[in-house]
Amino acid sequence: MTVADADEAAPVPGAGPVLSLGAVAKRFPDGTRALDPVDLDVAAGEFVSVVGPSGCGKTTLLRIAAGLAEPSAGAVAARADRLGYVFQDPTLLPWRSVRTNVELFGELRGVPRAERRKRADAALELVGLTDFAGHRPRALSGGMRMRVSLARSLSLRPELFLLDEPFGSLDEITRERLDDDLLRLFAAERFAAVFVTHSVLEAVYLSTRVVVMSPRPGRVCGEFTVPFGYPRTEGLRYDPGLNRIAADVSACMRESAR
Ligand SMILES: Nc1ncnc2c1ncn2[C@@H]1O[C@H](COP(=O)(O)OP(=O)(O)OP(=O)(O)O)[C@@H](O)[C@H]1O
Repeated sequence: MTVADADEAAPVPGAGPVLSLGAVAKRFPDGTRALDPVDLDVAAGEFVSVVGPSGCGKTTLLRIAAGLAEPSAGAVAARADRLGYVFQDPTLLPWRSVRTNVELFGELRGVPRAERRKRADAALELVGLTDFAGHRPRALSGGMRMRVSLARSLSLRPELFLLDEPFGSLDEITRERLDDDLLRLFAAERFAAVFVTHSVLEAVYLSTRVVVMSPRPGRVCGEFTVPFGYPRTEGLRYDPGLNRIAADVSACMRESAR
């Protein structure tokens, strides 16, 4: 089952990028220069990861892409009516059930109740939490809460999915499991994705392209195409070709930090 209905307007391949950042820069009112001009285009069906040292402006870039923050200079164009944003923390409402947490965004957008529930149940099925729909968040593990957060954004049927280091606080096994879940969701829904992470291997494993940012003020200092198709499965983590790309990405990050 997918969350998206066939009759919904999907991004048309070849009709230009879903997200286009042109010379986007950010200086905060206190004078902090977070971003030097950054150009980034993301096409339909692309999964782009952004890696870079702490404080280089990755979250700032994502917030600008989502329209949650204004750039000081440059232009942002998002050709996506439906945008999903997953934060570093799951940010669930503790008094609501898993299902009604997933329904929240639809509720805020005025989606009728029956439709909301249908979408929430489809999203919960996709993330493997159907049996927990009636539970409160406190009864779930950290990884399960993050899955609820993913489902909440998926229920909006995002054409553009922005994820800010969603699995950073989880243990390695849980993170790997959620990476595989995310790959499955990407294969099923084919949204355009921008994924911020500190893990180079995670970035390469998930993405069609990895963008490396310099230390603050962040700018793009390297881009790497990952020439592996989807679906991707666990074994690819140990593929020498994939690990060579990861080594090149790490070298680029080290070089830019000198
Ligand atoms: N509202 C703000 N006012 C002033 N400075 C800010 C503000 N928000 C962020 N910054 C600064 O901008 C820089 C970039 O922050 P940002 O959170 O985008 O970095 P990041 O790459 O996502 O970091 P991390 O990887 O640690 O999450 C940092 O130096 C941060 O302190």
